[in-house]
Amino acid sequence: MQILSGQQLRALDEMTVHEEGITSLELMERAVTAFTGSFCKQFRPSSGPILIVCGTGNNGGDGFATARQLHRAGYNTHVVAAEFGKRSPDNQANFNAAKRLDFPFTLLRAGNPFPKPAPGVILIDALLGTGLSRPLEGYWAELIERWNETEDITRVALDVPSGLPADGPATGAVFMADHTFVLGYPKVAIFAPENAVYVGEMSLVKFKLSSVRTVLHVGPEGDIRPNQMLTEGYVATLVKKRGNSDHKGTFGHALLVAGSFGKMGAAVIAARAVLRAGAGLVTCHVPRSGYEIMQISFPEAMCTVDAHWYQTTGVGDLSQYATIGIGPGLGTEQLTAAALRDVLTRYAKPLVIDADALNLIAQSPSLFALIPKGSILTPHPKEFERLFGKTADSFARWRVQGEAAKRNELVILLKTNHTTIATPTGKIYVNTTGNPGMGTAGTGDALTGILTGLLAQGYEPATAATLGVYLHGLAGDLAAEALSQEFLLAEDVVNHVGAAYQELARVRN
Ligand SMILES: NC(=O)C1=CN([C@@H]2O[C@H](COP(=O)(O)OP(=O)(O)OC[C@H]3O[C@@H](n4cnc5c(N)ncnc54)[C@H](O)[C@@H]3O)[C@@H](O)[C@H]2O)[C@H](O)CC1
Ligand SMILES: [K+]
Repeated sequence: MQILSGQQLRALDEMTVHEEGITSLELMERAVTAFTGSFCKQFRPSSGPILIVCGTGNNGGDGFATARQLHRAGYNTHVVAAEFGKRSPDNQANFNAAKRLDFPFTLLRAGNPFPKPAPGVILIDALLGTGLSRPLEGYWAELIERWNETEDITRVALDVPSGLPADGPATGAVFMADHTFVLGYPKVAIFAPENAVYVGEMSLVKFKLSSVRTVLHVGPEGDIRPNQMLTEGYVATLVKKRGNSDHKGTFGHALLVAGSFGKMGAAVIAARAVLRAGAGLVTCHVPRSGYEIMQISFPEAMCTVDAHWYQTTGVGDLSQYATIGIGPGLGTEQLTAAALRDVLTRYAKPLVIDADALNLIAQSPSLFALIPKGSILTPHPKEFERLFGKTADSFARWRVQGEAAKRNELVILLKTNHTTIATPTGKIYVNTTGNPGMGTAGTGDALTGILTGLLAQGYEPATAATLGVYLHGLAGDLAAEALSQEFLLAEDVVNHVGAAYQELARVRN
């Protein structure tokens, strides 16, 4: 699903009004009806009294309309109308309609005593939406901050948490929502890791709008930011069907170059993930000390053994492998750097580069130019910084990520709570699966294995990366559901890749 900028969202509203011949007030009612439909599934009238704080723009207009609809649906509703500017026409219309109804309605001006939500209140923030034009200041910033500190209430943001710009970094006070109901299309700021604390749990509220294609040209040329949100429906279409006559040769033979003395676990986890993702065969190149560990831990893998006892110093013939995964637990010794240089020089097909292989490239930047086109790089933020330098915030980092992917014709991941996947064609996908339970040793190695397993099966690199990242997060979600986030080990994630495939198959059929 497309991620739209604030400007594109405004254009889409106008296009919808124009194409359907409806008024903007009717569109607002449509958006709010979809929102309350979604809200009422999660919060019942018995969940607690509702306090809706409404601003003077269309986000506030949505708030007044929400109050009217929730009141009619039997919710105990109270409205606070913040008066900090001139009301938009649709705001005024819904303000008037709400005022006529029989529920508490308070006007709030700067300087008034701060309203204090009682314990148990569900506070709906409709103060500011995508029309934010400057940071929140003074009285209104303090109001938001007080509410952020209030305990025993549930904070719900309508469309975006107030104070959070749709397309850039936040600089002032921002409402800290437990739950954000995003209207229509996702906005990019929601996915910045530094904004997770404001957004809370996210629900996307869908309603009928014109085709997004009509507004994709809107906005500055060369705007580099995440532009696609991965959905289950889309990812499910990426999975290849298997034929009855397919065999292990069809599904590819992957080479995994991983592990060193004391870090053989990374190689074992990654090797398992290669086969669990569906590759036909995996060979692991390991140092001598890792040979028995590998064979005993994972008998399904074949091994080639390095001349060195503790680390990888040279990999033999590469011609038989459909792809290579290199990096987990590899170590950063100079002899290993030479082995990496040799692999990158001799191998021409896309491969997966992770962990210590990325650190080695950061240490010897001349290695970067040797990476075969179409390869998948999987840095986490620290590795990303070592490779591409420091950036001020997620927005700057996404730009660097997107530019590097395009310029070097690589698929570059940035592993965060919303992993982004930048492709050579300028698309930047945001992942929506995964959970904090996956912040445990070895889950990155599992991802490398999954991606290698998908490349081995002949998936195009961008497809392997989007499917692999989604599948890995989904497996983690299913594992956490079954076992709890606290309990989760990387091997649980790998063991749930099957259930994740089954869920994708269910969605597709
Ligand atoms: N298709 C949809 O998703 C629909 C979404 N809708 C809602 O409309 C808002 C956007 O409305 P807009 O009027 O453009 O902006 P806001 O309500 O966010 O407020 C703008 C208003 O506030 C002033 N302002 C801006 N920044 C500040 C500030 N820091 N301090 C004080 N005042 C500020 C600005 O000057 C304007 O007057 C979107 O989020 C959805 O909620 C529609 O309902 C239609 C369908
Ligand atoms: K809001």
